[in-house]
Amino acid sequence: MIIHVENPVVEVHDLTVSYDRKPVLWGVDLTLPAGALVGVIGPNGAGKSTLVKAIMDLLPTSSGYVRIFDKEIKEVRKKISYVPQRESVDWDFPASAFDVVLMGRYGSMGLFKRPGKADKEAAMLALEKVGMQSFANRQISQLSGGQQQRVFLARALAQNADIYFMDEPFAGVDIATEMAIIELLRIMREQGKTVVVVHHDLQSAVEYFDWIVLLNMRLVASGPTNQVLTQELLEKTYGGKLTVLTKVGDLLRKQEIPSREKQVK
Ligand SMILES: Nc1ncnc2c1ncn2[C@@H]1O[C@H](COP(=O)(O)OP(=O)(O)OP(=O)(O)O)[C@@H](O)[C@H]1O
Repeated sequence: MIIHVENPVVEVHDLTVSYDRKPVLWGVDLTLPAGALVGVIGPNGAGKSTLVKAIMDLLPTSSGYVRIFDKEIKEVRKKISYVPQRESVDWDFPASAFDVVLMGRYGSMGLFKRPGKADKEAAMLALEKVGMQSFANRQISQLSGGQQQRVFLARALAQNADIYFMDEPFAGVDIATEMAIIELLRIMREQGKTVVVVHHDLQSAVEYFDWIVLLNMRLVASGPTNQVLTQELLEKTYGGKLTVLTKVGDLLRKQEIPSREKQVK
């Protein structure tokens, strides 16, 4: 079940990505609506991170193309923010939390410019939004995993993009941090931003996302959450690991998920 939207913010056409000539994503074709929280869901090795990196043009593709705001990514890079997996970053790099967040401003500063007062204020405000202002001068190597994740999020906020791609932002954070992050993502949605999140947990996906992309090397489904998270489509994606699927089915049946379709423009 693949639902396409009119005036999508992200369009992926027949995208195939290979590592060492071995395809890990096959012929993915999808469109994403503006102003939605989108979850990219699938089992380990399904190609979720690969999809996000390929959309960001961080990987060579074997075929297909991507358009964002109906443009090539290099034309709209400033409008896009990418938060990679926390583990993929060298946290020993000598920088303070504030420095890292300030780096989020570089795209809007222009070449050879030094950060000005407005950039520094934006960086501090972003740290405040994630509750990390008191850690501004702390070296990033001396932060906990959850605090590092918050700093990363602050850097993305400081960038003030229109579309955010986040690879597993909830990995290794406690429930309070997860709630704080999801609250921020909802505020971003209210501001009309689109946030695409690679996510593992099916049960919270029901609650968090308006739109779900189900992936397992091929695109299984893309559409509004309550149409995509069906027993049949989940089995197709996960190959029938029934305990988790039944729990999600129960949640859906109990209507614990508010329909957010109407919020999707
Ligand atoms: N740099 C690489 N070189 C070779 N193979 C890779 C590389 N990165 C990923 N792969 C392979 O591509 C496939 C998809 O990986 P990817 O990281 O996109 O999956 P994922 O759905 O994000 O997985 P997870 O949920 O485990 O993070 C996997 O089989 C993985 O082993």
